[in-house]
Amino acid sequence: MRTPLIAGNWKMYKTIGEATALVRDLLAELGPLTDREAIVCPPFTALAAVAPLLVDSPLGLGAQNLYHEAQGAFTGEVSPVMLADVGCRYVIVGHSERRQYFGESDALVNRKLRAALAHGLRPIVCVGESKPQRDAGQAEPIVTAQVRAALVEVPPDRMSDVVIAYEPIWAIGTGDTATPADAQAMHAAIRATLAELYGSEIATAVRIQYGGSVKPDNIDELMAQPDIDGALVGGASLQAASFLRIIQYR
Ligand SMILES: O=C(CO)COP(=O)(O)O
Repeated sequence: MRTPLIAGNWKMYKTIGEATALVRDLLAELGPLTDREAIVCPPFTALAAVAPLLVDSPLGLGAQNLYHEAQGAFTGEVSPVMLADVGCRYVIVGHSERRQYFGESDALVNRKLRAALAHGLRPIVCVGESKPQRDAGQAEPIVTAQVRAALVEVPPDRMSDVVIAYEPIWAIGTGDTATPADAQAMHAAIRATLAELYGSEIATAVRIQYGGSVKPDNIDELMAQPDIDGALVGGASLQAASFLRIIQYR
């Protein structure tokens, strides 16, 4: 069975002091997690401060981005070796904000995903369509093509470390969540694509998160869908109360 993964993507929010305060507030309320996993993805500058607080805690640590080389003259970039060194287990790859504002192509997303795997990190690879693409009836072919492109040359035996996050761009930060039925339909299409690529056994085991205006008041019905295996949460992960309620979905 798939263990659902709830991840907080803090984006470019939280100083070191704010990040450690939020983690302390989360840990103060969070009991042991048995049937689900939860992680926070602070900005790079807060990772080293947050990491020691999470040791032996129910919360895991992820980063929001990486560069695909282990080291080198790449001013301003952060490598998978450095992320593993600071204590990250997960890393978000190919978020739509990176594709949109920083020009990340499918090919670059694929290189980053493979670099994460090569250094023992679990990539959370984001896919999703824009509003015009959905309105044109192109959502499914676009999203499944992103999945295929992200997984080029990823061997079957590495797929247990890969998480896919379906984040429709029009739902991010807008309060406009996909309906549970629409999200489920896309998750099923993604899983069917995984089955074509890797067979049904592997496809059944891969976790597919939903992201885009996930809130305390919609998490329960999203998580009730058979192919939704967690959430990638932006705004609602920035306050302890709302993120705790999302982690504690029923
Ligand atoms: O982009 C997201 C998570 O990666 C979603 O952001 P919001 O939850 O703020 O819509």
